[in-house]
Amino acid sequence: MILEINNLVKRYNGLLAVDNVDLAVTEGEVFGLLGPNGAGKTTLINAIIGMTKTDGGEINLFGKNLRRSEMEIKANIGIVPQEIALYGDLNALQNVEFFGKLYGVKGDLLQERAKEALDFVDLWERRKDSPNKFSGGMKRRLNIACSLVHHPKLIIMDEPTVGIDPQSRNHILESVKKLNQMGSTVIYTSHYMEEVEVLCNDIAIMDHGRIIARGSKEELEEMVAVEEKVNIRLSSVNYSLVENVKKISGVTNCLLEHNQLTVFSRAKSNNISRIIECITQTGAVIEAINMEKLTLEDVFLTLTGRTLRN
Ligand SMILES: Nc1ncnc2c1ncn2[C@@H]1O[C@H](COP(=O)(O)OP(=O)(O)OP(=O)(O)O)[C@@H](O)[C@H]1O
Repeated sequence: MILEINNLVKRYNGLLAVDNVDLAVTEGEVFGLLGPNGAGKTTLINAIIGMTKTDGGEINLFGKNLRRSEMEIKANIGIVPQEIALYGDLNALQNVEFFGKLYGVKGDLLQERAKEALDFVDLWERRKDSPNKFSGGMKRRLNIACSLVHHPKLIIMDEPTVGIDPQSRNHILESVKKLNQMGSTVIYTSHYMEEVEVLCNDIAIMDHGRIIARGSKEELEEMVAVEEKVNIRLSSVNYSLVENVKKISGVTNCLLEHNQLTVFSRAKSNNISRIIECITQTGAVIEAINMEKLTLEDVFLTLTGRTLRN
């Protein structure tokens, strides 16, 4: 495990921002921490990087206790904070070099790493410009370059795509994939479920300071998937059809309204070919089939009773 958290608690006055969180992240993963505004994601991240004093529990990174080995641990983490942290009076290259020096990278190695990091985020050509001249997305990319210059084992990104243009957003998502392919473990927080869906093999859903669900996208969907729904538009309708479809294994209900047939089945019934066969046997022609797939939004809605963006 690259990260292990036990019974972590963080209070702000009376508010439990992190409520007895247990969490373990495996090396080599892109781990997604998904939750709405105020769920406690940033507080948890700040605790992991030693930026906030906690009220209970234990954090181990790279097999070492954060309190006892803080400096050594921090040297192996790259952090892309939610608030952009750059110096406007330094140019892009100098910013990356500044962060490199903070982590003890020096001399020729620093120059080599700074170029590599700026190339990685496609900003080498703009190295002499001040970040004050950059768009929000470019600033964010420069922040990512600053977090990579010391080749950290673990990269933590706290909502890195909030408020930026779609092109920079895609660039950042691609960068996360590339970093992972190159061997880095990434912890990625977001309240955009589409991002977590495409990036992460391992996802935790956080709400009101607690981890309320954990697993792969498929596992999370399975937690709430009791039914699948298929909508089938037909050219003509034979009323015996509904009764025949209801007899198919896995089918829990079948409704016909005008020429629209809606079939509900237990999850993973794999009976779609049987349903199609049954329809075509009655002589009806299928004009369109629409299988409604569950999304992480459905999972979140089922578990918390509200949508992610509320
Ligand atoms: N410095 C602070 N003082 C008091 N309360 C705080 C402080 N920082 C966060 N909180 C509260 O703790 C809770 C968790 O906030 P946190 O910023 O960790 O959530 P989040 O999931 O990161 O939200 P967002 O997606 O908006 O960044 C919220 O209720 C927030 O108001």
